[in-house]
Amino acid sequence: MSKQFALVIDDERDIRELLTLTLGRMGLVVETAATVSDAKQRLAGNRYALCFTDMRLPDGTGHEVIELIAAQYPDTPVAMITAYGNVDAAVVALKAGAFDFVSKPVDINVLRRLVQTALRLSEEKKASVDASSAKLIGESQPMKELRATIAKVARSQAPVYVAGESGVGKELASRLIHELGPRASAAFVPVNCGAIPSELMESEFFGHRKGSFTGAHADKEGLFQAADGGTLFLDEVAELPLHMQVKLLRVIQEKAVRPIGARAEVAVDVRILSATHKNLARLVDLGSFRQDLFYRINVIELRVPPLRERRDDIPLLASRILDRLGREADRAPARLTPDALKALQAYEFPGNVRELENILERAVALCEDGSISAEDMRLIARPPASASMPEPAAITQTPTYRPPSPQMPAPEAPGIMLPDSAYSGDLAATVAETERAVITKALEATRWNRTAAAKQLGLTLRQLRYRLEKLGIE
Ligand SMILES: Nc1ncnc2c1ncn2[C@@H]1O[C@H](COP(=O)(O)OP(=O)(O)OP(=O)(O)O)[C@@H](O)[C@H]1O
Repeated sequence: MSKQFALVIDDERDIRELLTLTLGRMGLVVETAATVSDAKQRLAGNRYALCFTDMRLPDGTGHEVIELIAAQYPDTPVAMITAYGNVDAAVVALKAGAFDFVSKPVDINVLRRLVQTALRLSEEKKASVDASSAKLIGESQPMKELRATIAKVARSQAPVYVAGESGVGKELASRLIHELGPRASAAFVPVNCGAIPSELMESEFFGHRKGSFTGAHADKEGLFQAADGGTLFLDEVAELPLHMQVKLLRVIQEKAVRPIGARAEVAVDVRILSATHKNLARLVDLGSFRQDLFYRINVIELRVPPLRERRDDIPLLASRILDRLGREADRAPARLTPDALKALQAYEFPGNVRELENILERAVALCEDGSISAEDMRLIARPPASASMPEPAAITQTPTYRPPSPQMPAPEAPGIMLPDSAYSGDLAATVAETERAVITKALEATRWNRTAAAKQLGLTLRQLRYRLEKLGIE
């Protein structure tokens, strides 16, 4: 195999020597530069599998180097060496196009992992979105742009925050980011932050040692360890309680977790992707989401547009969904009549693609001879989108790299009414009874369309499903 070169740009000799030694042991041929102008010369004369740059250099900044590499040598991953605990610098570097960052004093294990990931990235051919596009269906302009952005962000290690309404494909987009990146061979671990009881969260995320609390019968690995080398997808991240937000921030910054009851921290190498249908910036203003964590997870923001903004995708999506339903039932796929397709194309889809899936699943069961009519779909008439669902004000029409400034509408408070029954004295039972009454009412009002009921309740479908299961509602 041909030699792989690394470039270390730092004016501190100790750091240059440490990195030269460590990278040399990993089989890399290391060249060094002490200034921006040295670095420019080196970059012009050689092709590097990986670069490290310090933040402050005698004749310029590390950001200049990152920007230069991003513009002229985009296949070369560059990592920023930052001062310990300097979150801002790390975030700025990632935004400028750095692949990752390493804090001083340099932890050799963290460095080794970073190098391994970077080399996998270098060796990989250009991420082929076309090969994977079947998973994120849609040929509309917004979808094409979304896929192109995904291919781009897949090559970075920066945290990505995926914004968009419920059922729009945020998890699917996140999976694609994972699959097209250098972590594809490791795990993609999705976690619904809204579905983990608050008291179990720490143990779920970081694991625990046997005997560390009542019920800890054996050592347990946390989600971070399960995602080691891969990606942790924090779905419904807005649901994280404040105490977990503090802990999470620390783990992201330190790249290490301490399982409950353990003495030492365990290094973890995890890329964080997160999503919520809520307006996270608004929650920061309201004080229920920490600004520092918001800033840290929202380095790159990706917006998945709602289905009503890409109606051209509806026929293709519907056809693929019907094909899948046919395969699953071992029958020829059902088809839409022209009227049915027209009705779908005029529909608002508050529950987006997931709602389309639900509508078609129900229609397949109701239709005759495999032909779906407009009536079979039982679409619920709604007021126009502008009345029921205000458009996100400052969100651009197309998905793109953007600084963190989402201005989505505030989460609507569901119109909850307490049941008539008096408070029985058992708080848990009363809460469950109230929940059951409210959910049942919403389900009845939407003719048991769970997507629409979830929307009405201000829940995601997953959160609703979790509650239905918990309350034993069928
Ligand atoms: N572009 C698409 N092509 C094919 N299937 C899609 C697309 N977008 C969404 N889906 C499907 O729609 C369903 C919902 O997608 P997903 O779970 O990714 O949405 P989400 O935005 O994460 O939802 P939530 O906000 O409820 O967590 C899934 O079954 C997914 O496979």
